[in-house]
Amino acid sequence: MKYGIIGAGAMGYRYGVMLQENAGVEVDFIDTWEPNVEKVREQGGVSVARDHQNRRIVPINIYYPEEYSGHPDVWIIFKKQMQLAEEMERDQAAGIFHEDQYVFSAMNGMGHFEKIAKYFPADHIICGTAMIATRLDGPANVDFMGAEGTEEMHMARYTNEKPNDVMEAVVADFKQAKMNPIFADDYMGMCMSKVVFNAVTNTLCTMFEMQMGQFIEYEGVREMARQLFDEAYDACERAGIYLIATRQEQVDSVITVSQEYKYHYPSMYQDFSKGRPTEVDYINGYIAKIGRQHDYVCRTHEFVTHEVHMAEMMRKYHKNVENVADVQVEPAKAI
Ligand SMILES: NC(=O)C1=CN([C@@H]2O[C@H](COP(=O)(O)OP(=O)(O)OC[C@H]3O[C@@H](n4cnc5c(N)ncnc54)[C@H](OP(=O)(O)O)[C@@H]3O)[C@@H](O)[C@H]2O)C=CC1
Ligand SMILES: CC(C)(CO)C(=O)C(=O)O
Repeated sequence: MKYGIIGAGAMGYRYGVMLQENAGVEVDFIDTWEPNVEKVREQGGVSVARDHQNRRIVPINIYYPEEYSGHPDVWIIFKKQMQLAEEMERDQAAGIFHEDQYVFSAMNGMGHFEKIAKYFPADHIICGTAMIATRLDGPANVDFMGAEGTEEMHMARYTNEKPNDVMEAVVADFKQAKMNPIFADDYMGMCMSKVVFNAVTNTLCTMFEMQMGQFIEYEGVREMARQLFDEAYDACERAGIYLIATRQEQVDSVITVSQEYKYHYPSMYQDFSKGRPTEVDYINGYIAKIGRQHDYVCRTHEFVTHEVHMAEMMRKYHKNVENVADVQVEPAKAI
């Protein structure tokens, strides 16, 4: 199978490079972030390290959508939730989508499959989740976190049908690429299992500017996680969504995954620290929305969503400041 990666960022590079190198399949990358595309062209590829070691240049094919005339069998989409609608519109206008193509995405949060479904038939959409940590430290500069073999991901069809030949072929390529795919039969339960995980790790690590290893140093972490999971599970159950892991397994995996990726700042922090908006509305905010729709108020998730937005707002006061306590500023306006 030939793959086209839409979004040559942290995860796009992770999937594309591992498919290209380990599965030996053809991969093209599409990106709209100019410094990234230009840097790949200037240095002859993307600079890749694993856990800060063995940094090397991996030659890749990269294109702006308007330049692209290739025809991959499967698109792999990894954009931030906030960027997706605009990206799909630009790709469609550039004429790069074709009727026979399939599409896979393992973005965090929820809302992306509905956007993708505007351009692809439901039975050509493969949903995924990725418990795989990757840092984009700058244009064309990526760091695969975790030892080789620790990658873990899930896949299900958007229609919840059994895998067909195309999906079997994608699963085989992902296995060969060492992404360790596991098949699930209900996409919503599978995706929400990852959303509720990110609603704990990404959100708390971001607010407190922590690596995952620092996060689990706090003795109350299991209790905090349990409170957020309980609320999320209660909301999902009222909505008829059944997750693929139990509440206790989720609490345990917060600890084990954070041990594995102890130096990783979750992807939400990578946006936060660079002054960009975060995906919190698609993670904790999405859980809270499901709750409200089913007459259940997720008080902690609603509060935490506000807290992340408040932390985003506060970044303007902290910019280039060594000691936050020294800052003297007038609030923008009294409320
Ligand atoms: N990273 C991870 O470990 C994981 C991420 N995910 C999910 O995958 C999806 C894609 O995420 P991910 O691959 O992390 O995101 P990306 O690495 O693609 O996000 C980077 C985007 O941010 C913008 N950007 C601007 N300046 C910089 C800079 N200096 N450094 C880095 N980025 C910059 C660029 O877009 P622009 O110029 O348009 O602003 C770029 O395309 C998300 O839904 C995420 O939650 C899922 C599992 C793990
Ligand atoms: C790696 C992981 C699982 C950490 O929560 C993630 O999804 C992210 O960084 O966004």
